[in-house]
Amino acid sequence: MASVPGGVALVTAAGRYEDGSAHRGEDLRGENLRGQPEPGDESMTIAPMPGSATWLESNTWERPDWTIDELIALKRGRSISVVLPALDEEQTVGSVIASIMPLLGTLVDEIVVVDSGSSDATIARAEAAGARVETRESALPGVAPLPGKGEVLWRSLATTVGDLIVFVDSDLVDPDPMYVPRLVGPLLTVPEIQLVKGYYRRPLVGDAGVDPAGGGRVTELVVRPLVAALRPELSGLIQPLAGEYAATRELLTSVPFAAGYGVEIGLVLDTLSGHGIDAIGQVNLGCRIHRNRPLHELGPMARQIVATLMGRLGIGDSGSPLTQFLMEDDGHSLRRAYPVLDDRPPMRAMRSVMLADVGAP
Ligand SMILES: O=c1ccn([C@@H]2O[C@H](COP(=O)(O)OP(=O)(O)O[C@H]3O[C@H](CO)[C@@H](O)[C@H](O)[C@H]3O)[C@@H](O)[C@H]2O)c(=O)[nH]1
Ligand SMILES: O=C(O)[C@H](O)COP(=O)(O)O
Repeated sequence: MASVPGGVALVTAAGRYEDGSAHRGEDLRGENLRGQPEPGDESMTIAPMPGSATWLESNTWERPDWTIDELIALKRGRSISVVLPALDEEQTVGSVIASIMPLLGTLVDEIVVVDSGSSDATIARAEAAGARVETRESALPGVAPLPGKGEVLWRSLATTVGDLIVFVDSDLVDPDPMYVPRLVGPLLTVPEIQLVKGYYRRPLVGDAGVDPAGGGRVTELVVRPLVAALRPELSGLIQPLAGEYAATRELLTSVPFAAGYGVEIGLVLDTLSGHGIDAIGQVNLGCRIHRNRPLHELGPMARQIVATLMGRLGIGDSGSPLTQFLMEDDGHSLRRAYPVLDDRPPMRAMRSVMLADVGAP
């Protein structure tokens, strides 16, 4: 058994924990994973899993303690862009920018909001908070925009200059100013690492109150079980869908970008297949609160993620929609959510794609 920094108690046999007792769901999100593990705590040990126990030990930063000054010194000529994708986030985008703005000109070289077609005051609030704002059109002129989050992250590569790029969702509530510094720490210190995912405790805020660790419903109920089944070497990745992550431009411009909400799982799987698990790191960001969507909005998100995941693993997806039965007072209405199976090409290849489109030799 190996001691791990995250204090993760993991299941090793179907329906059973390592000690032979039956599953009890709450144990999988035990306090010591989310809080500060006590040295010597029995639950700080896991049975080795194929290819991942060592990774979990070496590539997880449970207590990142770099100072901003240390990280600035570690940049050594590299520049850092922070990108916030935003669709109708007028309530929160300003405070997310404000949490990062003090780093501008030192650790961070640019903060760019890429708007995804907002119809509210997102753009005005983002500009007022001091960020540069790009629309999908201005970020990459001449290429007709598609809807969805993957599209704006992909376009952000065309309008930013950083050697390292940090993505941060713009629906965060009261984000910790250390998110960005912690995310770049592994990239600045370990040459092999190309992608760093944040992880955190995720409260779920609903009408019934706050469930302190009830968030991440798609992550816990769809993605991590599928990863366990199909790519077990990634089972130690705590938040594969995290919207807060950092990567090298080199990596991001070399891979295709999946549509919509498929973008995160696509990037994780492409990094694994192209560079191996040692190119991925994860860092503890503490706690993360965001706008929790209702279940009927998460179904289409999950459908897209399943399509992208299956595509990346070479498993044919029917392309069929998720049929949702939306309950109403006197019955239900029907809604179909289609996944998008096509990716955007690696940004590195775009120049030749655009030249071919205009018939250039
Ligand atoms: O068409 C869209 C949809 C969303 N967003 C922005 O993307 C971010 C995340 O979107 P959200 O709908 O809040 O996703 P979550 O419910 O938070 O979903 C989780 O899982 C998704 C799928 O992996 C990730 O994209 C998210 O970052 C992650 O937090 C927010 O800033 C949105 O404004 C866009 O820019 N365009
Ligand atoms: O990351 C996820 O699993 C989805 O965004 C849902 O998150 P939530 O349950 O915290 O709203």
